[in-house]
Amino acid sequence: MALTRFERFLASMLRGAVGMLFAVFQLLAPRRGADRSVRRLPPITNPLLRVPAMQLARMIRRREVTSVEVVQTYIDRIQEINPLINAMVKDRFSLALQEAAQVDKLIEEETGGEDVLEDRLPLLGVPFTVKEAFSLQGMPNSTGLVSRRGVISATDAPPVALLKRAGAIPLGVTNCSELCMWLESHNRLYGITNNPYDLERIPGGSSGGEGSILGGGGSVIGVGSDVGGSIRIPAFFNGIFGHKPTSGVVSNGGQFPPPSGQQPGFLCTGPMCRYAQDLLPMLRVMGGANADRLSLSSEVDLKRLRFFSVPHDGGSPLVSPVDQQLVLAQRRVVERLEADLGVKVQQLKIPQLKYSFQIWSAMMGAPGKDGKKPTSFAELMSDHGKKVWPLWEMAKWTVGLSKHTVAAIGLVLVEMFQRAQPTQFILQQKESLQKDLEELLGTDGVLLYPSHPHLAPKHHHPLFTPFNFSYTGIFNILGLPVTQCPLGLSAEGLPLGLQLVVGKQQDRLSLATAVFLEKTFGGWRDPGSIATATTRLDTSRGMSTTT
Ligand SMILES: CCCCCCCC/C=C\CCCCCCCC(N)=O
Repeated sequence: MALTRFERFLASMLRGAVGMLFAVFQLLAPRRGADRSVRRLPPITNPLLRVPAMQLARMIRRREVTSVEVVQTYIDRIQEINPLINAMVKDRFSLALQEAAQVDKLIEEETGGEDVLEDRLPLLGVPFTVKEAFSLQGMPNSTGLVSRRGVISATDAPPVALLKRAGAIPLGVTNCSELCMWLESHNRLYGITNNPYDLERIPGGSSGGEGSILGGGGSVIGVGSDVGGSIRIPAFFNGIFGHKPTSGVVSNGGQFPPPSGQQPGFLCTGPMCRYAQDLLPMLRVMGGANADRLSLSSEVDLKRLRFFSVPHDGGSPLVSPVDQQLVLAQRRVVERLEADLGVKVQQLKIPQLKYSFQIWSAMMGAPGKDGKKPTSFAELMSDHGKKVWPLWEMAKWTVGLSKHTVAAIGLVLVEMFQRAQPTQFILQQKESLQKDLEELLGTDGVLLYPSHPHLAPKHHHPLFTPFNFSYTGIFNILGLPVTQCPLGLSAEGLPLGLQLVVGKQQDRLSLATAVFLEKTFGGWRDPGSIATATTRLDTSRGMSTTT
């Protein structure tokens, strides 16, 4: 659907205003905390850090390596990189080492053989990380709110408990955006998290600590949640895999803030990991009995699937145009699917996608079936019942006295102008998009769609492009499963990627496609070993910095 004259005018006004605001903001904004003279992560040297989780579990069961060795290797890597990325906000290293020693003892004493252990404890001895917004017994659960400082989880969130029951060992919790509602993982409790591929850039949000620690090689599997892209955006910006499952399969229990209104249908908890082959077994564990609905054991024949490619949202004036490098990456995927699988990928335009942001925002604010409105952002932010006054808070922010981030204060302001009910027009767009996509995808369709219009932006940049997350958010409202898949690196050494969208309960199709694309495009890359054009130049002069 072509843009109207008014929309084109609106878009250019918005872009001009955004450019000016960004320049002013750069002068006021907090800087990244880490040593600014260090510009890249050290390369991975221990080969254990390059082994997928399920393979690590097999090696531990077969006593080819001990769980203590694996856990210690990850602890060493986290200690090496965390001062640069600020991704893990609280560790439990000594407990993890004790638990690993118990695992090694259990394996020593097991007489039933490897199969028994694999069946009962598929992730035995493998370390994992958890977004701080989830309860993990003994760990903080503040979701970046200063007023929740000191909240310590007494129990485990259900998906965390299931991973532990499968034998996995938590290493600690990772940073997120304030109240999990922004694209940057920044809050006044833990500070700002950096992207491992470029420390001046954002790791995404809200599960950005997970994205960054995984991308940096400090974790192999992790737990994230997503109500607008919070698994997929960090997975994209940090060059890893992430899966937003079919709604309702993985429990959303034990996370703060709890969803309200219609949000329980939109929020999804899911796996994030460096290797595509780990997504499916993680989902099987995290879904518990509900995972049976997904027929995850059924074989997927990629040659029999129908693939569709949608290059952009049709031109929403609120959203940036898709970066040319991402357009090309998607085209390369189409070429490889056609050449290697012999399928014909159909190019499509889906006009309703242009209203993605309006649909997401209207549905997130809509009352639930009981007629109750969702808990407001202002209420969630209130400090022990003390209301947040956004304009006063903004004034305090400019002089560094607010306990909140500018994004969270801005969201309270925006909320004040939100309608109580979605308009008929937006509801119609949502219904027709739902119907069209469900018919299109059926039980054998895979849709290729950009993950985000930009590559990982510089810190604070999303404040000036706040609607770009609607490329991911729309699929939360539609309840469709989506796998985020890395596709190599851009000219400046930043991760490229793509969303793979499938029909409800057809998660195995996007997971299998991700495994194929990992083989074809190389999957996750060690950010410490990337030589960009400028790095190579500098190295030839005896330097090794990336510019
Ligand atoms: C000061 C600038 C504030 C401008 C606010 C503009 C309104 C944009 C609305 C919502 C942004 C939400 C971003 C959601 C990111 C992912 C959320 C998630 N947990 O999945």
